[in-house]
Amino acid sequence: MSLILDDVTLTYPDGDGRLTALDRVRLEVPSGTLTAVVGPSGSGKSSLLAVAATLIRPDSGRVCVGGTPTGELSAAERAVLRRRNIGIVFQQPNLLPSLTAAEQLEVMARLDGRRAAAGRARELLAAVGLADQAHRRPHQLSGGQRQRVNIARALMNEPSVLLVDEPTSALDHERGAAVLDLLTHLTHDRATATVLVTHDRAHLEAADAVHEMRDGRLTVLTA
Ligand SMILES: Nc1ncnc2c1ncn2[C@@H]1O[C@H](COP(=O)(O)OP(=O)(O)OP(=O)(O)O)[C@@H](O)[C@H]1O
Repeated sequence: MSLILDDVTLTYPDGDGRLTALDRVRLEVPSGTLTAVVGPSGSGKSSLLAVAATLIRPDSGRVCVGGTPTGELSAAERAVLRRRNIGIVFQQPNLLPSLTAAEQLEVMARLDGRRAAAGRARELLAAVGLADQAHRRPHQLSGGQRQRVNIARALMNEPSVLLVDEPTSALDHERGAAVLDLLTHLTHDRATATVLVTHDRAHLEAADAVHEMRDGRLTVLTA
């Protein structure tokens, strides 16, 4: 199931006027593909992710997540959609300090009222190369390992859409490349529609499509 943004405009209050953060943005990310979004600071990349995540409602246009149009949903319905259909990976992992890697994942399933989370948590930790680290707490893991737990956690509820913001900014080149490789594989294996915001040009080779954001406008660089 894909992610579709159709003619999306978002403005913020700015003094007496409004600042246009997203200007008639169109983006379609088919399931099982990764779209990278590049662009200078302040161009609207985080706003794009926030709208795609249904955290911010645009002024106009449509956002469709995994086949569900989100425009008419209440805040509570959007929260359920986010929990079930959208995985979000931010720059910093924000793991809970007192929980083991496995528990970080299990808690996501419990929030959604699901049982039998332990098996899926084990399977996902293995998929991100952390099968033997499941019992460790965040301070016992490296930066790259923490980001892997973060990615596995985002996939816990089998989202159709995966939104990733600068996942390698805290990692050295080699670990960053490994995390990118992992994201590409997971996108294909788990058929997520993945959007990756990145500053790192080295990431673009792995992408199925590359878009550039400038002053709120999104253009296709390669597809
Ligand atoms: N809550 C807000 N209120 C007002 N203006 C905002 C708000 N959030 C962002 N902006 C403005 O909207 C524009 C787009 O910001 P956004 O954070 O989406 O850019 P970005 O490309 O993600 O930048 P960076 O790469 O630095 O994170 C910027 O001009 C920013 O100052």
